[in-house]
Amino acid sequence: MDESVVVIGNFDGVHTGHAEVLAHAQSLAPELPLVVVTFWPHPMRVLRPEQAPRLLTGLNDRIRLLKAAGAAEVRVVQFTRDTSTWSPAEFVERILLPLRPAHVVVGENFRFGYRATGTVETLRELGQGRFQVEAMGLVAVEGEKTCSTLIRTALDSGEVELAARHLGRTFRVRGVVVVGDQRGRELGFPTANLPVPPDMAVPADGVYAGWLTVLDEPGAGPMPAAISVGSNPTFQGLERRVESYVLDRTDLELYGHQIAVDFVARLRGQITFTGIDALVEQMEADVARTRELLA
Ligand SMILES: Cc1cc2nc3c(=O)[nH]c(=O)nc-3n(C[C@H](O)[C@H](O)[C@H](O)COP(=O)(O)O)c2cc1C
Ligand SMILES: Nc1ncnc2c1ncn2[C@@H]1O[C@H](COP(=O)(O)OP(=O)(O)O)[C@@H](O)[C@H]1O
Repeated sequence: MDESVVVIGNFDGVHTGHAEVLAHAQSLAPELPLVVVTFWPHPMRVLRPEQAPRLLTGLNDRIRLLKAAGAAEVRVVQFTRDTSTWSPAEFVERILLPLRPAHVVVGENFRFGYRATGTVETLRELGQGRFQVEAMGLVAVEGEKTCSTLIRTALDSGEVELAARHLGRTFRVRGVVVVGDQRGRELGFPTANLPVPPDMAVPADGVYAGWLTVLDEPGAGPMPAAISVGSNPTFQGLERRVESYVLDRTDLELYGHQIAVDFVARLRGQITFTGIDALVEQMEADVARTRELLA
């Protein structure tokens, strides 16, 4: 392998801060390939599953977004209990040196090796005479430092607009459309239902304006949608779902299709209505707002 510039991290979400780290790394040696080293599963999922964060992106999206941000190659280190026992020196030996890095770039809060004992300083010492280490400060958007935790917290409170500003794109949920309670068509608003995956981040319960894209139909563009996240409290639903009504369409056949739902703006919280007429009236108002917001 030729020399390279290496960036290491979890990169969950591949947000604007991550993109800047990659851009800066590339600028250190534009002639060298940019290699990103990332870990899967998330180390917390392996070490403390009960505290593991809900992820902003799955592995495929992470790889795709890292490549879009300039990575020539993404090396996925399978994180296991065994990997977690490697000392910082072992980590450098086994993961970094084979990549022949001229520069290694990490975030200033980067920790690595057994019990996270390795710091930026450790990496510098281990790299002496072998590679240059650069630690980058966190990038801020509107005075707030971008990090995956901030974006998760924003989504937990439904602030999809804030999440999008830090992500550098709208937050996306993807999945395969399942059959629901078959009530949507009766109400006049058929909705494509996605189950909420237990390990992925999803915006707080509520109603949003956004876009639905059918991923397994090549060339299909995004369609404007009014999106409901929740368990249909009006009907005492139990299962939490992401339901999207594509505006002005009744002809869609989406069951079994792979779709993506992009969240643009939050409209309101879930309401437990006492009658169906009131729900339908509110849905009509949601659709009108969605139309305005996406125009
Ligand atoms: C724009 C929009 C807003 C919604 N708002 C609510 C709501 O406030 N309360 C509620 O109980 N359900 C709400 N829903 C969910 C409907 O109850 C649900 O789509 C309907 O029961 C059909 O469910 P089904 O797709 O499983 O057939 C909303 C759905 C949409 C598309
Ligand atoms: N405008 C639309 N937006 C979303 N899904 C639609 C639309 N028109 C038709 N469909 C289809 O209808 C299904 C939803 O109908 P619905 O009565 O809500 O049933 P379910 O309870 O199974 O979701 C979707 O999965 C999709 O295949």
